[in-house]
This record gives sequence, structure tokens and C-alpha cells, in this order.
Amino acid sequence: MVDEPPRLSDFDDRFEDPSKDPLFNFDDNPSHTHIFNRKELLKVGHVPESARIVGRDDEIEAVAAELRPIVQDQPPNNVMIYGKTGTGKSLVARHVTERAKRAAEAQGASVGMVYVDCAQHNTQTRVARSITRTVNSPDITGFDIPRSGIGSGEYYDYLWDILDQRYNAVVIILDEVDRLENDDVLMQLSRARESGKADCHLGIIAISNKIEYHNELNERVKSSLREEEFVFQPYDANQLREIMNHRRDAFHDSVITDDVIPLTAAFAAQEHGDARKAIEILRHAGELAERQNADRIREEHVRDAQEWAEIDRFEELLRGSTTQVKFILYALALLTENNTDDEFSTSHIYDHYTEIANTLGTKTLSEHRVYELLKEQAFLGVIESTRTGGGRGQGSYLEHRLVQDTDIVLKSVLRDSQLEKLK
Ligand SMILES: Nc1ncnc2c1ncn2[C@@H]1O[C@H](COP(=O)(O)OP(=O)(O)OP(=O)(O)O)[C@@H](O)[C@H]1O
Repeated sequence: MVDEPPRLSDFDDRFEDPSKDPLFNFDDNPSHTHIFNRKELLKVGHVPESARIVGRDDEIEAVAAELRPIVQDQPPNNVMIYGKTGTGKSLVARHVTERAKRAAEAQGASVGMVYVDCAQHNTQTRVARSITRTVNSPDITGFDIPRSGIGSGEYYDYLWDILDQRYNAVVIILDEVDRLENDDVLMQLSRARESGKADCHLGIIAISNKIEYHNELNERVKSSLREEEFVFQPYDANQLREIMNHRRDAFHDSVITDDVIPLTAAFAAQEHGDARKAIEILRHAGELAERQNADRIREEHVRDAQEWAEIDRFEELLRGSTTQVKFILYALALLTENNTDDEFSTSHIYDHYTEIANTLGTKTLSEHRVYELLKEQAFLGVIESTRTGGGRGQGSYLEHRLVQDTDIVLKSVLRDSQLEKLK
């Protein structure tokens, strides 16, 4: 039996020894608990060593071939990696760049590596700032680059100077590149050398979930980028199992019961083989076991962790939606739960929606506005709307159905404090 941790009520606010204050107790290493041995292995940003990377040899080889010229002090080719979420795109990009950097440095070259998450840095100024500040070393360059108050043009001026002073080559990974406001960053970086701005070899690895991204690029960017494209396929359940088996040492011996990894792999393979989801479910199952003071992770922890992952993902999809949209989805979820049918007309949903809004005492939108919001949700992939022919003499109309499991939708929208009263 593991001892219960002290409760806050066991202490009063006259601590004799402030280092024992349970609110700020750093005695425990969060990475090493009775369940986890090396929890950091299950962090999504963690780049595992080669031996832990499963089933991506061909992709690693192909991307490496594009960066190989760096080792001979030649310009690398630009690369575009497409693939669904959790297919190892960021992992392979980081892994190969790191190895190319080490190999080139062994030949005496100076190579930089920059990783930019374009979902977070989605404007030209933010990307330029992030790259410039990463490659700068104030002790060497003497530049103190401001965080704000200057525009992208000035950041680029610093960047070209730093590249020429410090590096033979720099590889820039632009993750979720399709989230950038426009193609200006790609334009600047891909033309830096030919336009005489920087002498250093620049390689771009752009990553996207949207296969059609290339077609959306401006023709001038396409012609200067001239990238090699790779598409990463989802993993199958065997590969997902192997990926998790290679990180078993994140846990103490015998913490994982036999069915945990196969079940997690089955959940993560449901939509498409998503390694991110597999690792997140595994980590969360461990956290649940830990919170319950269980000595092992069991099937029920995995099931709860899977549900948590689904609710989280659905919430992510709804991020930025108003509470009114959640009322509408709640109305549709209740209709789905209480009927054998799963498709409903706008007016049917509207009736339920107004009941909910009245119960909560909030303002009610017009039926036309609800119709527009439903169409918006269909565009975002939250629901599916299909046009139905209507009978003789009747016009056609839209019917809507939830894409996601009803239970997940209900639990997710009820996390919004304004809907809590409905529980
Ligand atoms: N082949 C693999 N072997 C071992 N671990 C992997 C493999 N592929 C992915 N992973 C792990 O799965 C998680 C997600 O991978 P990664 O971030 O590279 O996916 P991605 O394709 O870039 O997804 P997204 O588009 O969602 O960013 C990471 O923790 C990564 O280490």
C-alpha cells in the first residue's frame, strides 16, 4: 500500500518549516514516481534516440539525402513533409537535422538548427524574430536583438548578418507551415542566397497536415523553393505497439499490465494510426493510475485516458467557438441520444436549442443565425450536413448529424462553465 499524501487540511498556515508546505513541495521529482520511471520519454516534444524510432527508416534516409550536401559544404535541398497528425513528421525532421548538424560539425563546419512552430508564430515578424533570436549568440555577434519594437525587415537584416558571421549552413524547420498568414517567410528564406542577402547555405524543412498546401503557394515561392516532397503514411497497429514498447522504460518494471499497450494501440489506430495519440493515452493512463494510487496501469485507466484524449481533441476543435455554438451542439447531441435517428433538420435542432437557452436564461439567436452556425460547424468538420430532397412540393433542406461520439460531445461542451447548470 502506498501512503496517502498529506492533505492541505493537515497543515495550518503557521508552518514551522516552509519547505514542507505541500502547495510548494519540490521534494518529489515529477519524472520519477511510483508509476513513472522516466516520464520525459512520453512528452510529445521529446526527440527519442534512433533506437526508439520505429518504421521510419526509408523516410529518414530520404530526408537525409536532401540535407547531405551540407556535410560537403554545399547547399541542401528544401523539403516538404506531408502527413496526418502523429505520423512522425516533426520527429523525423528534427532527428535528421540533428544528425546532419553533427556530421557536418565533425567536418569542421558550423551548422545551426531552428525549429519554429508556425501555429504559435503565425506572422512574418514572429517567425523572423524567432529564427533570428535562436541563431544569435550575443557574446559572438555583439547583437542584442529586441523582442519588440522592430519589424520583420529589421529582423531579417540581423539574420543575414548573423548567418554570414557564424554559420556555414542553417536548417530551419517550419512546423505547421500552413498556419502562416502568408508565404512571405518562405519567399524571403528561399531567395536569401540567390538575392545575395546571405552567403550561408539555408535549408528549409516545411511540415504540413494539408496535402494541398503546395498548390496554394504563390508561383514565385514555388519556383524558388523547389522543394522535394514526402508523404508520411499513418502507422498500423503493430507499429504503434512497437513505438510504445520502445518507451516502456518510461514506467517502472511491471507497472504496465499485458493488455495496456495492445489496447492503447487499438484506440490510437481507430481513425488513422496516430503515434501522438498513442503516447498521450499511455501517459495519461499512467497519470490516472498514479492519482488513484494504483500500483499498476490497468485496462480501465486506458479506457478513461482514451475518453479524456477524445474530449480534449474535441475541445481543441471547438476552441474559439462561442458558448451559443455549444448550446446548439448540446441540442443536437441530446436529440441524437434520445432518438434512433441521428440526422436532424435545422428547425428541429432550433426548437431544442431555444429550450436550452431559455433554461439557462440567455439570449436566443434567430433560426437563420443558428442555420449559419451549423453550416460553419460543418465546414470545421464538427458536424456533417447533407441536403435532403424534401417531398413533392416541398423544397430541399439541410439535415445535420454529429461526426463525433455523442457522449464525447456532451462531456466536452459541459466543461464550459456556462453550461454546467445543465448537468
Ligand atoms: N516512428 C516513430 N517512432 C517512435 N516514436 C514516434 C514515431 N513517430 C511518432 N512518434 C512519436 O509520436 C509523437 C508525435 O510525433 P510527431 O510530433 O513527430 O508527429 P507529427 O506527424 O509531426 O504530428 P503533428 O502533425 O500532430 O505535429 C511524438 O511523441 C513522437 O516522438
